[in-house]
Amino acid sequence: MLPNLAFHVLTDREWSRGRSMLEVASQAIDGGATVIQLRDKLASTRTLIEEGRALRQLTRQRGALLIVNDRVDVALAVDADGVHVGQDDMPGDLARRLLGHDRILGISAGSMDEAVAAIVAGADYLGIGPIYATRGKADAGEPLGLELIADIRKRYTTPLVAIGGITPENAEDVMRAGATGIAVITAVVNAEDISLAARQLAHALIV
Ligand SMILES: Cc1ncc(COP(=O)(O)OP(=O)(O)O)c(N)n1
Ligand SMILES: Cc1ncsc1CCOP(=O)(O)O
Ligand SMILES: [Mg+2]
Repeated sequence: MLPNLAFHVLTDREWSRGRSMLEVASQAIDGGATVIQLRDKLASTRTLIEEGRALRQLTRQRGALLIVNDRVDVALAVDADGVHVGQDDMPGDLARRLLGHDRILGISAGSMDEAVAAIVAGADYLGIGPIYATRGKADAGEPLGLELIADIRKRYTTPLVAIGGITPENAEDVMRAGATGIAVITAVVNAEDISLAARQLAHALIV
């Protein structure tokens, strides 16, 4: 089995080929996903909470972690394991204060300065990306490549989760550069066979 933070799958209605969020998450866990991140930019707060409750039940039954994207309030409301915030979301130190120390705080970083600030704010892991060109986030910016991961890894032990354009073909390179794990949308959510796609990624993580 992969370590806890090794393999994040982010939900995305738009890329799911009409399949339900629960079905996508369940098959992703079948294939080896260790974290499901509830990411639904279009949902109302009420819908997010319904999705979060359903995913909470699934992830508990199946031994996966549940992280909520962007929304500390929703993470607390559905008793998620944690929250992921980016540079335009609630500042990391405030998120940490609201979450307490028993839940996981992930913070995005796209530079060494952002990484240091996130670590100081109390991040349990950093989301580093986009590593490669991505279809999953329209405003993700230019690909960073692997250098930032390697540079942060030389200085800090904080777990690093690589995101953006990760596939079974490049996942091994990402891990060798010093990542602790990966996060994906399209490579799993958009796959015809979700559990097979997840299994192929999970396999590439064992380096
Ligand atoms: C694991 C992980 N890393 C990075 C992100 C991106 O967060 P953010 O920059 O806030 O962008 P959105 O996902 O909110 O569009 C993430 N979600 N997860
Ligand atoms: C949410 C996010 N943050 C940086 S890239 C990205 C999207 C990742 O999607 P994909 O795995 O399909 O490239
Ligand atoms: Mg965000």
